[in-house]
Amino acid sequence: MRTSIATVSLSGALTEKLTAAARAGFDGVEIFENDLLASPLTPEEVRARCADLGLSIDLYQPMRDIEAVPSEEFARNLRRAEHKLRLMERLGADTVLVCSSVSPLAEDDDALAAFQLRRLAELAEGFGIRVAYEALAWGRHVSTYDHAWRIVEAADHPALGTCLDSFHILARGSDPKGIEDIPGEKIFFLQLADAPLMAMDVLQWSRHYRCFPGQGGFDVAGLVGHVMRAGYEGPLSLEVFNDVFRQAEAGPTAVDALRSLLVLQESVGLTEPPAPVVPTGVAFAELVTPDVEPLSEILEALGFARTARHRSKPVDLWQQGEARLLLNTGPAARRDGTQLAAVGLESPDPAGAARRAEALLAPVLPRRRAPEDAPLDAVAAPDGTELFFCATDRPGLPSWTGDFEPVAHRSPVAGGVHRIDHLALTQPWHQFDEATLFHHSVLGLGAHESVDVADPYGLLRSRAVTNTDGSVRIALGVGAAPSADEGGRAQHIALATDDIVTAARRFRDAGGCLLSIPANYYDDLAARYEPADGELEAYRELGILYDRDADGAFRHCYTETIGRLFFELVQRDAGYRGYGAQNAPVRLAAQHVRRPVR
Ligand SMILES: O=C(O)c1ccc(O)c(O)c1
Ligand SMILES: [Mg+2]
Repeated sequence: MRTSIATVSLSGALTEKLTAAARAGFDGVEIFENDLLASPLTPEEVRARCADLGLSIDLYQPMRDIEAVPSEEFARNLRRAEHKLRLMERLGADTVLVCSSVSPLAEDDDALAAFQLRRLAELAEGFGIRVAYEALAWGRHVSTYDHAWRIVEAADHPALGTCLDSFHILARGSDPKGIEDIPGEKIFFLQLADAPLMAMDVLQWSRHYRCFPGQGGFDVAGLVGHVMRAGYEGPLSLEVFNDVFRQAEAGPTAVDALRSLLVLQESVGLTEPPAPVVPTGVAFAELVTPDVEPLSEILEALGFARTARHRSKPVDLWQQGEARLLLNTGPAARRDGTQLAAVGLESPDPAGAARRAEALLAPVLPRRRAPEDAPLDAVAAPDGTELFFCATDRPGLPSWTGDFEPVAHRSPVAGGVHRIDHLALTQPWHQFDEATLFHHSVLGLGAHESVDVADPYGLLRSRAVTNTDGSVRIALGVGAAPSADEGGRAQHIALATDDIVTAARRFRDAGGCLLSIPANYYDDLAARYEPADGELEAYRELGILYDRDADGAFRHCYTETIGRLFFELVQRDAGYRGYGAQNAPVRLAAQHVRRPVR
């Protein structure tokens, strides 16, 4: 189906919005009146710009407070409408949105509303323009889609139809099934938006918290299914009022927006992009660092051994069990400082995973980073993290391990860490919803509930995306921290151990610094749980935190932060599903203090 986006959904001046929509690949736009009024371009110039960009103008909006008013007022409204219809003629837009009145002058009189909307439609018809009547969820007398449709039906004019907006319908809790009773050709327009489920005033909810389909809690796909069955043939158009997107760059927002429509069309069976290929494990995490010493000291203390070196580049493989870390000291490291730059995901079908990613607008990276490297399929996540789809040491497929030459090393220590439990990837503040949708739709990972945790200087939001057996767990986080080297903005790698007390003690004895946790935390822990003899003392000594859910316990502790990176040691009972969010405020506070235990 044709795709469209309301200019209000994107930041910037009108021309920036149009350019972003066109570059992302939208077919058309809804032009919001304020964007036009604020533009130095004449309506003819806007029309020409859209034509040059290959965009149709699918809707002009909104016309407000038109219907069900006393006749003198309606005469004034018609004059106002005529002015707009002339403007639309110059713009070359053939559909105008009229939203249900919020005016104190409006009367609770459907017959009057129908009569006046018919008069408006007659006027619009003379300009070759159609009127699409939309129920605002907070409309004075008309606030539901079925009510708006009854009025349109009663008005009975070919130039008058209805506009459905998923937000207004789903925020009111209306049953969207009734949409199927509306003849498809009378649905003049379909606006789509999702929103997080919140108990708040519906106008505020709509104007500040809408998001793209798949990013909130509404069943937008279910609603679209009803609209399709009604026989609607117009565009799928996004209309998202959102405080974050208003401030974010228009280009990436437009790509995120179009991705949401691609996924939506797939979920209602309108398109069939390459199927998701769910990753089955973490092959490696690649760290870049300008200064290899401090990081290698930490890795050694954690029990890792440097087992191989890249044939042609300054990249070392450090390994312990199934936990593999690449340490890259190349040019990127000197540019960006110490951070997590890439993740290798074990994939049952690396090429298929890349095709899916490309179809959903993920930037595809060159398959070989150097001519002599094994060809690896890779894409960039929204935050720039490179994702490699790997087939580690599997016959018949290129393996990244072939680029490495073994080096002599001591044998790995027993009882250390054995795999990567999870990766915590901090997202740019304006890309959190985008990141969730990306990891869910592109990688086929399941998104868990979002949790808010208190940071001494703000709030951190975190949302895990995982595969079903938990062999891939990524905790996406967002939050402001006062400086880049503190917990809030750093990424971390959580390493799984079967015995955290031994692993932590050995790390510390080998010279590693563990994050110190205040005594108050342990006093509280003693009151909440019944620790075994000596358990609490060991946790207190080593800065180990404890959490439990119905199915098991979680014990974890943290290393110091280097650049934008730190490590977590994790002992997870098989049933425990979380990430110790309960303890995160204590951890974040401790990271701001940064008093390591030697
Ligand atoms: O918030 C509003 O006023 C508004 C305007 C036009 C729309 O299409 C809409 O859904 C909401
Ligand atoms: Mg709307």
